[in-house]
Amino acid sequence: MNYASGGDPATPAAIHATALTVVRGGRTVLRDLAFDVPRGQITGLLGPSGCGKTTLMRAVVGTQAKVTGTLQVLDRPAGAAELRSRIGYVTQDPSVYDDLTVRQNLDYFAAILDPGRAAAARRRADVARVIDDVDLASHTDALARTLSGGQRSRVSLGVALLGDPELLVLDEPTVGLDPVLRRDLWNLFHTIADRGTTLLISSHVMDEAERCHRLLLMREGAILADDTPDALRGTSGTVESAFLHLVDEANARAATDRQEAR
Ligand SMILES: Nc1ncnc2c1ncn2[C@@H]1O[C@H](COP(=O)(O)OP(=O)(O)OP(=O)(O)O)[C@@H](O)[C@H]1O
Repeated sequence: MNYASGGDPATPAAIHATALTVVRGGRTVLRDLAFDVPRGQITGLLGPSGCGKTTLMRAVVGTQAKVTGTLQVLDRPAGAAELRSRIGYVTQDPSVYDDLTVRQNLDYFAAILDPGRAAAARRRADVARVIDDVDLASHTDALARTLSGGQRSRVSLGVALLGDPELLVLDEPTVGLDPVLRRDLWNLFHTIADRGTTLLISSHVMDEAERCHRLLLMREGAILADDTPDALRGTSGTVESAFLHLVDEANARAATDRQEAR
């Protein structure tokens, strides 16, 4: 699958990081990262479990402590109060209330985002738009606990889409879904990106890399590559083989460094 890529060099990046370092539990889990996430595109954050994807996303949305270096998000420092309504974030354990219906869940979160009686009509329109976006019109009155895994994922995505954020940060949104649901969700991500929204999506499934405009490949708290899927595939054939090649190179470099340090 090929998607147009590159980003407009005249448009400032949605996310800009330099010397980004994060310490968790006394350990440096992100080390000296530098990267840009272009606007209006899907950037995939890929790497094995524990490499730091969630930590990086938490830093971007402003919920991570002990972040140093530069991290600009939508031209503001990450964590700035005014970014709250401009970013939609779906964690790995999405917060959907089982004892509420799809519409009640969305109404509840819409009221937190845009409170007050005066905003009631705007909230109603927003919830209706989101239900349509995530294709849940036939399930608006179903209790969340009765939904399938894919439908629940779409409710969480719907919550993140309330208020029409400029940046969507999705932590492994397709985990546990069957191939058809994964494809449908990726089609939805592309529809959202086509409207100009920036998406940062993590995954440890390499075949999802092919569905992104750009990729950040991570390993052990570092970025091994920041490029388009096409450029990464290069002569290696697949993004996965390119990734494995980069990992082997990084391991060889680390072994040489260790030997020289002795
Ligand atoms: N609350 C915490 N306190 C201390 N260290 C943590 C904490 N949460 C995560 N870590 C460590 O930070 C590192 C990065 O974890 P992170 O969850 O960001 O990785 P990940 O790539 O998102 O993994 P996964 O794909 O399994 O979700 C790991 O070594 C992990 O053990």
